[in-house]
Parts: sequence; structure tokens; C-alpha cells
Amino acid sequence: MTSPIHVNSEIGKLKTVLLKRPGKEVENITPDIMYRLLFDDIPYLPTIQKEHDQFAQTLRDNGVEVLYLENLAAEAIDAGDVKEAFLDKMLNESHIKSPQVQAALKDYLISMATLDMVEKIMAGVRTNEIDIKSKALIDVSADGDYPFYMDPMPNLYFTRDPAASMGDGLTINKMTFEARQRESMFMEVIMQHHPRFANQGAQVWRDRDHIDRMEGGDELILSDKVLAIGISQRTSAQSIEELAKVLFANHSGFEKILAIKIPHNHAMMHLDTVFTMIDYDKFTIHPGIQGAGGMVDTYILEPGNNDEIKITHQTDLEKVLRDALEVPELTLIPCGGGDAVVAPREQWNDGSNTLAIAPGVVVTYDRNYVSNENLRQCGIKVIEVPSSELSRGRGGPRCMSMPLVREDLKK
Ligand SMILES: NC(=[NH2+])NCCC[C@H](N)C(=O)O
Repeated sequence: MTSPIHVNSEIGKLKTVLLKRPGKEVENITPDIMYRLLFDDIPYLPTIQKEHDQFAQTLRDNGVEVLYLENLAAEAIDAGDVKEAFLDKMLNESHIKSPQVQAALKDYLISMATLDMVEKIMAGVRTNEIDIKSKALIDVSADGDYPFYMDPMPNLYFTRDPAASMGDGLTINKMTFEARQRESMFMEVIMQHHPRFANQGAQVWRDRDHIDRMEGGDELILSDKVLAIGISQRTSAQSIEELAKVLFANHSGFEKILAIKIPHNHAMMHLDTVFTMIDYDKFTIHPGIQGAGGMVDTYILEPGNNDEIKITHQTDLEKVLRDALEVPELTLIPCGGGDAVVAPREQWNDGSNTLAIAPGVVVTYDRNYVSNENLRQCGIKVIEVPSSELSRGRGGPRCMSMPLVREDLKK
């Protein structure tokens, strides 16, 4: 059986990818809740959708099959006949304090066609959408000016994070912040019930029912044997060690994990905001993660004796990568050319967050023109997409895409 998920590199020719088209959820962001929802501004819906459609078409024009999360989730729910069970679980995780409100929301949502229900859950439910006749004090006296019964999920277009493909499987992630924790339920229901994915040989290496956080922006597939995972604001060292034990013990093919420690902050929330692989021997890197002499704390996890994990600490990232990838030399291309002003400016708008669609071929945001030109000067083919509204969510082309199938690299 050929797994419907097969990703053994960051750069193998991209064959199938999972996207989510920005929807009404981005217009349910307000200044009061913007930061809690992990946004730094409020996108203009028609333009963000146009930009996302151009991103999707760019991938199709390069031979990529584009699947949409919202469609797969609705298809899975119908295929598994789990509409009520999924809705109950979603409502239970939506922090609704009042049983009367939860019951009314269930009636409201379950009456919709499945895709409409999925998109409404994603968009959020405003208090002015349904008239809930409740006599409970919690309702009549509730914080009346909070405009939502269910919060919007505007980060869903960053499909890279709630689940992460890895070999012939994936992790379905326990996300760090409440604003994103419900997102991984969609991939969970797809893996459990969608005919293309359920019981088709794809492994779930780690599920979302964990205490420790992990997000896909930190999970890079450097080869069929080596992963790089960021120790970051969004992924804990504990999660990495737990995943290593599972991968090493379950014939995943992976033999080494490079746990790369990066600053814990919003701008650099995931490893892929500061470091991405773009060719057999080339990476982008944001100078802001490098200490004196280019030092980056890197912990190499390998199978030890008696199912233990052997951990080795190194600081020369370039050498660690050369040794792990068995290449004679390797280039780390600095974001913004390493300039003290351009690098942080372009990193803020995801100048380091490239999506490789083949070895040496990357999709990037057009706004990061200094980083893009540097990549071209290093022999990389750069395909730019418009990004004025997309970038307001603080994610780039790699964030907005979860590869499901990549061709294996020729040895
Ligand atoms: N893989 C990535 N870099 N994802 C970017 C996610 C951005 C999103 N606003 C968040 O804070 O979670």
C-alpha cells in the first residue's frame, strides 16, 4: 500500500500540497483580539483571497496538485458520518461557558450543509448571528460586548503548523496558544475518516492529545534520515525527545534529529521563519539566530542503548548540517543579505520562509526583494508571489503549505 503522505525532504519535487483559502475568519479579527489571535494587522479579505489564489495557481502551474483543508474536512465528516461527533468535540474545545449557548450553537451549526458548517466553524460565530433565549445568569449577565460565541480561526491558512508531514506519515499537533489549538482537529478527522487518507498506510507519529506543544513550522525534513526541529516559542524540547523515541522505534526511516534552539519570540515563532532548506546544499538563515562566530545551539538526537536517546551538543550549525547531509560543503544564505536593517525587516515579512517546489526552485514573497535577489545570485530559481495581505498573518509560502507528496531525491 502506497501511503497518501510521502515526504522525505524539504526540496523534492512537490507533487501534492494542502492549502486553506483565507475566509471570513480574517474579517472576524478586531483590534481588541488581533494579538491574542496571533495577528499583527487585519487583512483585507478580497485581496488576501486573490493573493492566495495566485499562490495556489503558481503551484498548479508547476505541476502541483492543490488540495484544500476545508474541502477534505467536510468530505471526511460526511464519509465517516461523524458530523455530530465532530461538532460536539469542536464545541467542547471552544471554551463555551454556558450549556444553553452550546446547545443553541449545536442546533445552528448542525442544520448547515457539512462544508458550510466547517467554514462557519472556521470563521467563528458572532453573538448577533443567533438569538439564544437563555435565562441563565451567565448569559443574561455575560460580558455583553464580546462579539463572539465561537472565536474565529484566522491562522488556518497556515496549514504547515497544525499537522506536519514526515516520511510516510505526519504529526497532528498540540498547538501552543489557545487561538490555534482547535485547528488540528480538522487534520485529525481527515486522517480518521477521509477515504484518501484513512487506513491507507499513513502513520500518525504523534497525535494532538499531548501536554507538550509542537508545531509544524518547527519540523523540517532534511533527508529521508534526518530531521531538523526547532526548540522554539512553539515547540518544546520535551516534545522533540518524545517524537524522537517514536520515530527511532517505529521504522520511520529517520535516524537523527537536529534540535535547533532559536529565540522564543513572535517574529521568530518557528524554525522555518529563520531557516529553510532550498537546495541539496543551500539554506536560508536569519542572522538573528546566530551568536558570535555564527554559533547556533544544536542538539543531535540519535538512537542510544536500551531505547535511550543519545544527545550531542554542537554549535557549528554549518558543520552539523554538512555531516548530517553528507555533503562536502554547504551555503547558509543570510536573509536580507545579512544587512542590519534589511535582514530583520525582511525576516519580519518572512524573507527566510521559502517553499521549495524542487531542488533549487523556491516560491517566495515578492516584498522581500533583497533576499530574493541574493537567492538568485546563489543560483536559486525564485518564483515570487504577491504578499501585501498574506504577510499580515506573519507567515510565508512555507507556512501556508503542507506538502503531502514530494518525489524522492535521487541518491
Ligand atoms: N510555519 C510558520 N512560520 N507559521 C506562521 C504562523 C503565523 C501565525 N500567525 C502564528 O502565530 O502561529
